[in-house]
Amino acid sequence: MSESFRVGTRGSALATTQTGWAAQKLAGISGLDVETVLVKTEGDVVTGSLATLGGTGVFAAALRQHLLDAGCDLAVHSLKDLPTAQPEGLVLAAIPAREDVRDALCSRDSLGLDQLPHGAKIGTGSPRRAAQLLAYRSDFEIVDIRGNVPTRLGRVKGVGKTLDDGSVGRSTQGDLDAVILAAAGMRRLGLEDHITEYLDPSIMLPAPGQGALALETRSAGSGHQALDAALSQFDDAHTRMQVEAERALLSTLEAGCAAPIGALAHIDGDDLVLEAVACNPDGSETMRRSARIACSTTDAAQQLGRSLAQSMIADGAAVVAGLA
Ligand SMILES: NCc1[nH]cc(CCC(=O)O)c1CC(=O)O
Repeated sequence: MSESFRVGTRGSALATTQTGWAAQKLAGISGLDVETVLVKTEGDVVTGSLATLGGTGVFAAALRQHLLDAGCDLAVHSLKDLPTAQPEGLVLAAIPAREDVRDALCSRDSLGLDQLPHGAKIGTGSPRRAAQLLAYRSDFEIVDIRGNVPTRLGRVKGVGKTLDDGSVGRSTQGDLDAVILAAAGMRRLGLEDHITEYLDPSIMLPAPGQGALALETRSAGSGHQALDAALSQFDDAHTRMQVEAERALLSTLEAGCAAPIGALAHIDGDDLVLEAVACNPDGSETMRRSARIACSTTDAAQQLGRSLAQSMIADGAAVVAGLA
């Protein structure tokens, strides 16, 4: 039998789909076989202290503990779910080219954001999405929802419903007019047909790191030379610059992943441009700023994120976002 590497994944449809995608790419580049290790979330697998893994990110924590314990060689995360502080002993060995960064509206009767009736009920558990929606249309009623992507879709009539075979059909009932989900997750799950409108970043800035995957190994490497080489080949320099800027902004604002902060960097010619928004949770106040630097190193990208955050803090961003 040929050499194989072990990739750890959580059990959700999104996690297994994106882990499978990344692992197959890496297998193709490295010539190694893949073994998938299912890591149950939170309490049922973690024996060590979650606190040692840093802050929020309880979902990532179980997978990370497994990686540290050498129960697998590689973990695949959604970057936006990772706390900004990198745990000791682990590195983000590759950040592949990013998927669609935008948030997506999934609404009944294919209604666009501007066509939704007065007082429409919109489901999201994200303060960032809620605040930006309310800043755009203060008449919306935001409904706090939880659960995985198919579950959320199923709350909208005529949109998503998980069928017995695990596929997603169209629900005949629903208590919400629309939900907001990341376009990236929808596309990875093959659910883009359920998207009614891609929300323009001028209305809704995504979460820092949205749409990007983070492929993590132990700092000493995965234990497979061919996999380590494949990971560095799979890393995308532009995506890394963008997400470094976004995450440096977030960490400087001392905001956890649940804070109403949006950030999106893009490359414009020779420049790296970072746009950011801090909102108060009810959307009544928003502070939106942007900055740019000549595109050079990831250090410069981080500096861009930090300096934009500092100027926002100087203008009262922490107060706006309820962080102070
Ligand atoms: N917090 C859950 C989560 N983490 C990553 C994604 C989507 C994929 C991505 O942004 O890379 C989602 C679902 C969502 O926000 O709709």
